Amino acid sequence: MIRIGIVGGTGYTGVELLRLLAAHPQARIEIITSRSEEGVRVVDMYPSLRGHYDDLAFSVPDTATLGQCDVVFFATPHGVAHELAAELLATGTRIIDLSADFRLRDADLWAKWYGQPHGAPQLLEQAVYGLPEVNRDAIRNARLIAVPGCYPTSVQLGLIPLLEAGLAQPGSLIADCKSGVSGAGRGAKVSSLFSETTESMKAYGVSGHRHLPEIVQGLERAAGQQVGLTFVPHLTPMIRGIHSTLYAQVPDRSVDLQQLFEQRYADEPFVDVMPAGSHPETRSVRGANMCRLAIHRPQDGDLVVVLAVIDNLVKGASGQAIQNMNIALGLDERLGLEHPALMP
Ligand SMILES: NC(=O)C1=CN([C@@H]2O[C@H](COP(=O)(O)OP(=O)(O)OC[C@H]3O[C@@H](n4cnc5c(N)ncnc54)[C@H](OP(=O)(O)O)[C@@H]3O)[C@@H](O)[C@H]2O)C=CC1
Ligand SMILES: CC(=O)N[C@@H](CCC(=O)OP(=O)(O)O)C(=O)O
Repeated sequence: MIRIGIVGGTGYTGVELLRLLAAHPQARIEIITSRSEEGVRVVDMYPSLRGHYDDLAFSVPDTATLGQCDVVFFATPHGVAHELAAELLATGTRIIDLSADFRLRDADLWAKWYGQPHGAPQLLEQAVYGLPEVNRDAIRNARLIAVPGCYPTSVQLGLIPLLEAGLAQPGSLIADCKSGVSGAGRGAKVSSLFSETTESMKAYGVSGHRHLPEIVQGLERAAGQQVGLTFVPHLTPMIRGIHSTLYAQVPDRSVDLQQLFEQRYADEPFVDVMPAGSHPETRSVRGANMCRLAIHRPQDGDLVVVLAVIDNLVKGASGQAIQNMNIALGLDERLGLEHPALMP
């Protein structure tokens, strides 16, 4: 059995890790932390988990006990993994970080977008960006994995085939993305209140969202050159889900884009290229570790529209984190992640 620790177990990605790991045949949760809920039983806070973790209680983070785990997930706000990672890695524990602490290769760029100095720049060299569809070889045997952000997962999976093939004009990409409210986390904020988010929708971060440099970093890697991206996130009145509408100029009309995408993701268990003309819905991935894509050429011109949907808490966070764990430990990548989406 894999001995697992979770730092930040009371948040949405933490409880989603618990839900998914309950179906993982080789996972055993040894430690789950919360500073505010110390001593509280997990099933008393989350009755949905009764029968699965009846003996597990929250404890305060402690590197000595976490260091006895094979794998520690960080489901914490930015900066927490910076503080604890070096000590844990020294004990031989693998770290899978759901926060943005190790996603950007450049510590100065991280400091600029996250508004504080990078707390562990010496670890960036060994950190691996955990998008399996582009980085599977590096994830195998990685000891420090940075799980991609939710928007960056959907945007990269939707645009990478066009950029890798050199088909999209790299300077004029657009990502118009909509997220459910759980993307903002479980912490109490006026902007997340029911009465602030229901029956309404808004863009935010238009002049600069912290996922922009992460997405650009991944797209530039795929394109092998600089890219220009306009990224506009929106908050929508649903709990889970991200819907990304991606626009690219593709002047070469001779290429069968449906076939290009199908071939690019033919061996990917968690990317579904839907039939031509499809309109994937966020509910088709709700609760599932899946990204569904559809490719459209709406007019006679150069424009291509790619639609990408994920569940922000699963393929956009905790499911992708478990997918990374499976790959890093040499397990079947699909373990614990094969259940279909919830319907309706
Ligand atoms: N929500 C989403 O859809 C996604 C989230 N992420 C990222 O995953 C991470 C977790 O997100 P989410 O679950 O939404 O966050 P939440 O705000 O819902 O939960 C945060 C958790 O971290 C703990 N925590 C907070 N501060 C500290 C600290 N200083 N030291 C130790 N533990 C701490 C909290 O418990 P306590 O304070 O009791 O210790 C809580 O359990 C974030 O970095 C987020 O950006 C990534 C992709 C998608
Ligand atoms: C709806 C909403 O608020 N979404 C969050 C992004 C989700 C997230 O937590 O991503 P990171 O791990 O990169 O922080 C936001 O825009 O800040």
